[in-house]
Amino acid sequence: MTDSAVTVSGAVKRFSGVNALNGVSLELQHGQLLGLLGHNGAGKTTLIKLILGLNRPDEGRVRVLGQDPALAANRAGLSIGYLPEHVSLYDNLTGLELLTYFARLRGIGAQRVEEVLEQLQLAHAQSRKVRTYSKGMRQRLGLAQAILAKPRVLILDEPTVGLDPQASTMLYQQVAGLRQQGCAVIICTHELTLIDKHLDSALILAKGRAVAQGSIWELRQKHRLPTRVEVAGAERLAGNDMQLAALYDPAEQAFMVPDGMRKPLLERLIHHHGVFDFNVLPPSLPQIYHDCQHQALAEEVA
Ligand SMILES: Nc1ncnc2c1ncn2[C@@H]1O[C@H](COP(=O)(O)OP(=O)(O)OP(=O)(O)O)[C@@H](O)[C@H]1O
Repeated sequence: MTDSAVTVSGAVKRFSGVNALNGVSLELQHGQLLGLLGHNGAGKTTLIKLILGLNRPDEGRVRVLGQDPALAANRAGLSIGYLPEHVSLYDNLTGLELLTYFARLRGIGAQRVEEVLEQLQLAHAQSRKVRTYSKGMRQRLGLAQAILAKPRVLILDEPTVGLDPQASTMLYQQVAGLRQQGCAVIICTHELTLIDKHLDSALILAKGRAVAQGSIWELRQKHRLPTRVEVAGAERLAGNDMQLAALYDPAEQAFMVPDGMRKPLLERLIHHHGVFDFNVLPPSLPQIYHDCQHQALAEEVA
């Protein structure tokens, strides 16, 4: 028995010669958000299917809430919600009819359907046919069916594709609310700038291998990418100061500061130039992601 919501240890999955997953491990605690990232064909969906119990690993072990999700005896009792990338909804039903249908399949009462419609701000449209829903409303309805049974593990596959910024923000707000109730969430996405500030940890896959794993802080430590420091008149300052010039990147029009040089740079700006107004931008998730993919490619070529 484990306390983690999801544990995957050394999962290997092959499909007729393709190594879709090659020894991937992860551990996700209750209430935490894992970003599952990787290029097309990296193995994300394969990993999701193992966690959902739709496939079994050829090697390794998967546990969800302490149970093997692929065992039929466990599947029904396991509290996993899933929003697939291409959610197919019955367009001719109303939102209320659709959720009621899913609720009945799972033995869930009408009150919970009402509650979820309210929670996802769909109550006003519950009597409209789903085919009249906007993309954002359809996605909220998809999320509604995924959380109907109050899952303890929720998996969302590309939940923000096609959503406007406001709708994406709302989706992450909903996810935050679920996490506060202890729900562990896995979000598979290519929209790195959106998930950046929400995730507790990221798992970056490339060709079936985990090429990076950990919190943003841990990934920053490991990848040692430069911090960007933006200052008004940076070029002029660098032109008058050899020490600053060494850190100035004309292509970026900013100081690109390696690990350990941030403090000396800021001190120099403050004490020698009286500059107090600067923007310090540590490496972002997209930068870390691209660095991982480059490294993986370089290792393959080598
Ligand atoms: N049922 C299958 N039969 C054969 N090959 C498969 C099968 N499922 C996945 N694969 C292969 O395994 C690899 C990983 O696929 P997977 O769908 O997990 O990638 P992904 O990261 O989800 O990609 P995407 O971002 O495009 O959805 C790919 O090379 C894919 O072609």
